[in-house]
Amino acid sequence: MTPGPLLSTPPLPDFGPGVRPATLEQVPEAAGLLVPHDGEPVADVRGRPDRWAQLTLVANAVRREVPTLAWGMGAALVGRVLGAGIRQGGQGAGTGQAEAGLAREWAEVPRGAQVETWWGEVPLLWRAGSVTAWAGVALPGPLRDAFLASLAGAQPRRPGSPLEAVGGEAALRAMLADFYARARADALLGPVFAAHVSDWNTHLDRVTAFWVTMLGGGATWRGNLNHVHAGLGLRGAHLTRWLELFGEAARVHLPPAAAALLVSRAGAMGARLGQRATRNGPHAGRVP
Ligand code: HEM
Repeated sequence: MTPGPLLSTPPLPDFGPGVRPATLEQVPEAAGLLVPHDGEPVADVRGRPDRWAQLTLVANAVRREVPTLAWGMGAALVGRVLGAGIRQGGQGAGTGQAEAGLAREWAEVPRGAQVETWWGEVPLLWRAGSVTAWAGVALPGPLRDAFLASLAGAQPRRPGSPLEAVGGEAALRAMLADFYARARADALLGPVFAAHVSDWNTHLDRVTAFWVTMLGGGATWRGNLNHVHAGLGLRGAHLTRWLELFGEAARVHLPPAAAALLVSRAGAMGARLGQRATRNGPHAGRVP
């Protein structure tokens, strides 16, 4: 998969031909986001829908951990997104602010940020998660170069986790809801579920968390699949039917490659559940 574009809010800096105007739709695919100094207000954005749109866009990028480089008023904007107080220039550090080329407004240290350089009371260079912020209006060349180099180095983060490949948690949940609707209506599987699941919302939460975890989206599910299925009286036929219906739902809801990925993962897990069944001697064919 090719790395996504390097996006920028206006004015687009002269970083080469690869930089594109940022839109909210492109944020999930972006390799990085630039938020340059634009001289526009940050603390008071009343009557400025354009500014609100930028705050939304930046918040989206930060939430998705898109590497972000911001400077000048852009740094203040990102600071605001991270919940920091915004201070007006001229306070405290006096003439030194002009000397450092500070923007008219600057952000206090956002929670969890590390300040690398102070200018008097002003956090001049700080980092928070995927954000690098420089409170001066002119971005130092080495900072720009380091950021661009880190993007090149970070490209292995694409194609991303298998979870991204299947379209994220929302896509997964919709597909699973359909799968369990099919399973409940099925003559062989339906009675097993009816006997053991009463709260379907909770079940859907748990199986969604399970698949999010299996697909590399974080350890949100903890449990033991064998223990969960022990005592349900499952036979090989249950497993076969389960996998059939799972494949049907996956193919309806997901692009072919994503469906194939999910079905192969389920098949591998089903085989492990099945192995336990065959080890069971007289109960062969039953999942314990
Ligand atoms: C690859 C095959 C399978 C996978 C990956 C799978 C996955 C899961 C997961 C993740 C849960 C929820 C675990 C939790 O609550 O934390 C679950 C529960 C359950 N599964 Fe499966 N399952 C498989 C096969 C089957 C089959 C063949 C049946 C037969 C009908 C079945 C019936 C159930 C039932 C009834 C529960 C609810 C148990 C309870 O809450 O008491 N599963 N399964």
